[in-house]
Amino acid sequence: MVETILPVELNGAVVRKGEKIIIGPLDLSIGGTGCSILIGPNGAGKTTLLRLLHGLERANSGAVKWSARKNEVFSRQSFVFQSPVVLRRSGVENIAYPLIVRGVARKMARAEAEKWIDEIGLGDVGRYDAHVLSGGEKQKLAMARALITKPEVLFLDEPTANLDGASTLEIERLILSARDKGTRIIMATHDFGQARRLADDILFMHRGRIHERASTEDFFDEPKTEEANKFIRGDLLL
Ligand SMILES: Nc1ncnc2c1ncn2[C@@H]1O[C@H](COP(=O)(O)OP(=O)(O)OP(=O)(O)O)[C@@H](O)[C@H]1O
Repeated sequence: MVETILPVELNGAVVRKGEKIIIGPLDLSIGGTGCSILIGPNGAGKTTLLRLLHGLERANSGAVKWSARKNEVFSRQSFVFQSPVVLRRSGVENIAYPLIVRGVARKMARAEAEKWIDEIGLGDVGRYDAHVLSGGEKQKLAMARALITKPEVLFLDEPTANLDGASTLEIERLILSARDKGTRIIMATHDFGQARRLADDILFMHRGRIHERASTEDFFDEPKTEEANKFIRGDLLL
């Protein structure tokens, strides 16, 4: 097993749907530690870039290169979607699932999942069918399921878009705690406040390209491109 699956690099990567270029060509390297946040207007290509890095999309041209073999890369990263995906089973079993898939004995996997039920504050509700949970509870469940394998990289696609302030803060606490334990976070959000709270660096996307990459402070205080300036000011970006 290699020590790290990072950095991940894009070399001239393009994703097309039919004739339309959705993202690219993109050159990008993500390594090290911390939290990188993708921001940009609707349709900029944030979700597609996250999916490409995670392996849910293929590059039509160019390349995505990780620093490890495919199987290792896949088993050492997790993805949390905007709308939580919940399996038709109890909360505990939902959280235990990735460990069971990786061959951990069911009893041990369940014991580990029970700890996560406490960590995310679900209590007894976590023993019920996960479909009865509220949106915020489902997203916390999805976070615990993503984190139970101690992933080296965690992709998050607008994980708090449908949540209220209290649930958002709880999800952000889980993200920061994972980051502090060494998980590399790569996340898309529309929420500037959240980007300021969580990001070490910002990747600003517009029309399928990365227009700017900068530290959070530099990006919000002194954006370099006219597009980023407009976006931060709240002007329409067409
Ligand atoms: N399978 C597909 N077929 C055709 N077009 C697609 C497909 N997937 C994505 N697109 C288009 O690619 C563009 C980028 O979509 P993507 O979801 O990556 O953007 P986004 O920045 O995440 O947007 P949002 O902020 O609205 O979630 C959009 O115009 C979308 O309609």
